Amino acid sequence: MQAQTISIIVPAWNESALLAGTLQSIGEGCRNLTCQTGMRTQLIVVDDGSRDSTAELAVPYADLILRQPARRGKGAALRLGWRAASGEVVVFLDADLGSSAKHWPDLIQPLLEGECDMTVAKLPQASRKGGFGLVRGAAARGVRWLSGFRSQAPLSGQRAVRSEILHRSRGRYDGFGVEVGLLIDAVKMGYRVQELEVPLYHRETGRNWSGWWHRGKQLAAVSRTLWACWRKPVC
Ligand SMILES: O=c1ccn([C@@H]2O[C@H](COP(=O)(O)OP(=O)(O)O[C@H]3O[C@H](CO)[C@@H](O)[C@H](O)[C@H]3O)[C@@H](O)[C@H]2O)c(=O)[nH]1
Ligand SMILES: O=C(O)[C@H](O)COP(=O)(O)O
Repeated sequence: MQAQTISIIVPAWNESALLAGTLQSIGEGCRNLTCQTGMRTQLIVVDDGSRDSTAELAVPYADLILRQPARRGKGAALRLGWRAASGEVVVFLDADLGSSAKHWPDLIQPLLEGECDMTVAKLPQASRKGGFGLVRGAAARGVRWLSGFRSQAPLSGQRAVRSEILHRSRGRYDGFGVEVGLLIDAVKMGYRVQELEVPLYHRETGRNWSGWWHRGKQLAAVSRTLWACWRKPVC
């Protein structure tokens, strides 16, 4: 596909520890891409009601900073971001990727070469033990049941998407259900989705109380999204 501008959206909630490093590395990827292809990039940071210095830290790096007055969750943050985006391709990247974020252009190559309409990054094996695969497994089964697509990384938030998919899917999914909903909608609307290995690393959720609480919220959001996709399919 032909694309002149790539919009990158980074949702961030209390990410002062890792945000600057992530944005700096995204910028490195942007410069490489512009040098090689002449394409423009637009970096949008959505501060999801942070109580720390997240928004201030984004100032030197972002083309646009959007602020939610209070925390509304990842789905709402992405929605706010893509509605302001001008690119034909939108890339979603989490705020905690650190220096690995420079590899984000890997995600757009298959789109530019016309091989697919949406890519999802499969991250390398985690360095420490995380969960037991319950949320990921439930999400993968739900995606397969509702769309027929066999996903290995249904929760991965690192993606590149043709912007028309976002407009047609209408950003109707909230919280941590956004990835699963977008994947199901894209496949059901006939778009081609490719999962590919990209050397991106993120903060891993541990086996402790806050980790289990986090996974509980993920599971609840994924379940709500699967229910919504079943009750009101996109097409
Ligand atoms: O209320 C929130 C919570 C998180 N975030 C941001 O969303 C991103 C992902 O959040 P994180 O807590 O790092 O999620 P993970 O535990 O890493 O969750 C995995 O699974 C999620 C779906 O369940 C995906 O959104 C993530 O991309 C994927 O890495 C980060 O940039 C956060 O700052 C918000 O903007 N608002
Ligand atoms: O750590 C993770 O990958 C997510 O929090 C999901 O956890 P789980 O799929 O291992 O339950």
